Amino acid sequence: MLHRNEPCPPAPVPPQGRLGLVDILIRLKRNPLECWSEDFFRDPICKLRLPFLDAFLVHEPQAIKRVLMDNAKNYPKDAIQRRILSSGLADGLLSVEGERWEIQRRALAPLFARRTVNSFTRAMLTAADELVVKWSKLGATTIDVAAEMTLITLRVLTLTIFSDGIGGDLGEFSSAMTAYFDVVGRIGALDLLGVPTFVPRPGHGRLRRTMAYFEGIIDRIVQMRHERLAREEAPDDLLTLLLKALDPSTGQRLDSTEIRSNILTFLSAGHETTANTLTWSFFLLSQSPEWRARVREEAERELSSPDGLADRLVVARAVVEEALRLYPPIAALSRSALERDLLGDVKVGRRSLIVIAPYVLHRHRAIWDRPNVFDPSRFLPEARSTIPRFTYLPFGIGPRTCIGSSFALQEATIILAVLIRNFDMRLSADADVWPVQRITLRTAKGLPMRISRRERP
Ligand code: HEM
Repeated sequence: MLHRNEPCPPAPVPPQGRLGLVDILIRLKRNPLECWSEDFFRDPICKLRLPFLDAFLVHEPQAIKRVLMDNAKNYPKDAIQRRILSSGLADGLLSVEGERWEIQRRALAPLFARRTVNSFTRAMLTAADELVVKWSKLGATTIDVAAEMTLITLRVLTLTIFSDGIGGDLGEFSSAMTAYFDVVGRIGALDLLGVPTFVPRPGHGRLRRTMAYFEGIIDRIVQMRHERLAREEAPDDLLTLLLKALDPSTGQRLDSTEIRSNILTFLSAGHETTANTLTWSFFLLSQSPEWRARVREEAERELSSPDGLADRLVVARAVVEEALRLYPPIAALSRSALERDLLGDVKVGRRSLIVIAPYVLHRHRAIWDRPNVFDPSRFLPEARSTIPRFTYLPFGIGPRTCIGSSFALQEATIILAVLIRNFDMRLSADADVWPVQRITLRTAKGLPMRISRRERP
């Protein structure tokens, strides 16, 4: 049902007709979200002819099931994704294919099992409480909530994955990561024209220094941990599990390059994505006094004990899931067809590019009621179970689904509840909030908010 006057959070207005190649290239550089035409949000499968290949935008649940699940072996990650992931992450779980992927996934699965993730509740609360102390000292002031969220998600990783710390300054590390995403995240003419990935892309010279910085940090972390393992005094965190991880089928361990790539993968995949989810959640709540009050009331009631906390924060979690619907941090997934296939009655040729964009799927007119409206009640427990499969994919689906999804959801839910309970957070009067996609979907100019400590009952 359409309700007049319901405000919609900011998003580019889709162009009515199809864009020409030059227009696509300009928009890809400026903000890939501006490329999605109106028909993509309306039609199940759209075909696009690019200079050297056909692209299919697939937003029909059964076709998505075929690409990402039933026939997933026919649809490995495509050259653009591989190029983006190749700088340092090439041998990590996010990027490898075939047998190496199977071995790594089996070995790494226990690191993110539900019980392990539950055991991180206290670490996540600690990180949130530290931020409460830090913000309380500031008095009533305006801060960039987006920057603060990138720091806290990094802090959570240091408390859970690398409990010895990352051996460097968190702020410096966080800026290096943002710069890294900014360069590798741009999709340009060379990508769309199918120019091989060994041809360097603009700006990639700058990446070398950033990669050397990351490698230095990671090598230090691993060396320190090997020393502690040898002395049998290593902490029981994800890094210890990673260094000891064995594939249960073959008994194989990860080699040192795979370990390094996976550390960088966890740091990058688990950092900006969750930070952006939190940033959008705070923005959306700033626009909705009703949901702010509901999150706060629940937080007052439930935060007194950590046991099973994430499962009890159902309102905070619904807000996080609705933020992930409207602003999915991974806005588009892409694959390449190895062999010909049929998606419904649409013929897909070899080497076709398949794009499944959670950003489009989550706002698809044929799937969602009031698709552009912020309404977390869609994700309250009773309603959530009625959402059809393959229509809500912030974490992907099928064999390559996000290994860190429970970790991320739990972390974002707890941090949101703790901060809303303790602070009044109002959008700054001069804030200019706009979504932009740079590998992850973030706010273009941070999120300036006026915060002040709440008098708690
Ligand atoms: C809100 C936060 C997050 C979002 C939205 C997100 C989203 C995604 C998506 C969409 C994929 C699938 C990509 C594809 O199919 O092409 C993925 C894969 C992955 N994610 Fe996440 N992620 C998040 C948090 C995390 C965290 C916290 C970690 C680890 C600490 C993580 C590690 C990974 C890894 C290793 C993969 C590759 C899995 C595989 O290919 O087997 N992610 N993520």
